[in-house]
Amino acid sequence: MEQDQEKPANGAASRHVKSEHLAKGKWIALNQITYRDPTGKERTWEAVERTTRHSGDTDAVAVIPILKRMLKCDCVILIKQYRPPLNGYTLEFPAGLIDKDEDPLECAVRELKEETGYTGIPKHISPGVCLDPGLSSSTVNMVTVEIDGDVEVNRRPLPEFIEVIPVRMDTLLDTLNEHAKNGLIVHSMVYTYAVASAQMAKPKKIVP
Ligand SMILES: Nc1ncnc2c1ncn2[C@H]1C[C@H](O)[C@@H](COP(=O)(O)OP(=O)(O)O)O1
Repeated sequence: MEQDQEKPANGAASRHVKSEHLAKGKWIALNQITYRDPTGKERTWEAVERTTRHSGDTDAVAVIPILKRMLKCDCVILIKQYRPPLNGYTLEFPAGLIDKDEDPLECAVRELKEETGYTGIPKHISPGVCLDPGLSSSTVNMVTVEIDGDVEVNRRPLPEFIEVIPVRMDTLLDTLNEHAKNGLIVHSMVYTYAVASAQMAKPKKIVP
């Protein structure tokens, strides 16, 4: 049976024909995909695939960690890390690959703890969402995790070697623009989140 989501508005459908490895490493593979476009013409596409996917259709989780403290402005917890593909430092949500047989919610709590030292409670999970669909099949579950900053376990969080950057929600967009000016590459998820938050805070103004 054909999948509805493959069908464009005019009723024609694209369909997968075959996929071949052009190259395969330990972590990722480069595939050449053959597909048929809605006119019936056969075309090819080069795509990156993670070799580490265990089951289901999701490779990883990305965590939206919200730090809540009494009488303080809410913060979103970001991490700064060196990313070899960019040869640069990025500002991202904590994230990580889902282990074999691991529940995505457990993975989110684990990755948050490992990368930032914070212990939190998951409040929302997205379906598998894509990251860069013209380039790769990689998908993530986005998990919103609330952190109670007033409990003992979260008072002095000990992160791994990654730099943890708490950013006030009410100045998130300005702060990201400042970091970008200073050479950090901001992840598009984080930037989108900041634009949406700013838009909601000032509904009648055009942002930025
Ligand atoms: N393309 C790649 N090349 C080399 N190592 C990779 C890789 N993708 C993942 N890894 C390794 C490095 C990390 O120690 C480990 C976990 O990666 P991860 O869970 O995706 O975390 P992160 O998203 O923070 O990189 O997997």
